[in-house]
Amino acid sequence: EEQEEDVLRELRLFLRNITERLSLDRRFKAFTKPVDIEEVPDYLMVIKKPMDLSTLLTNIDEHKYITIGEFMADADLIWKNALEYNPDSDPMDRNIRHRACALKDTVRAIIRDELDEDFERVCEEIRESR
Ligand SMILES: CC(=O)c1nc(NC(=O)[C@H]2CNCCN2)sc1-c1cc(O)cc(O)c1
Repeated sequence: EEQEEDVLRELRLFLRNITERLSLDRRFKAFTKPVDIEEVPDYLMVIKKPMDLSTLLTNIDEHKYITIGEFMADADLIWKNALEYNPDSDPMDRNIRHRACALKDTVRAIIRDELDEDFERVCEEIRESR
């Protein structure tokens, strides 16, 4: 009902705010757009579920996420994919891995500091009711 739509609208605003703040952070530039297959032609052979910050925003606008947990699962794909695709001692690999770990920690710190657990519980009740 209307109250549920109010809650989900507030969730989308919260998720857009997080995603836009991450997109502005220069450390995460490599994660802002889908990986360019011309640049890394073997990427889709290694990474089965690509994800990036612009795709997160599109998903939010398409009402894909009803809980924080669903958003986190896709946000986690970004840094997990980067660790998987960059396992070597190559300086480029190490650089991307550092940024991936920074992304992981930054998302978790924002959620811990800024998400009200009662709000998340209401979102999970809406998810269970559908
Ligand atoms: C996002 C990501 O995981 C990524 N990984 C890369 N790794 C490499 O190039 C390593 C792989 N091992 C051998 C030495 N090269 S480049 C790259 C990337 C960075 C961008 O700014 C845009 C983009 O589309 C992709």
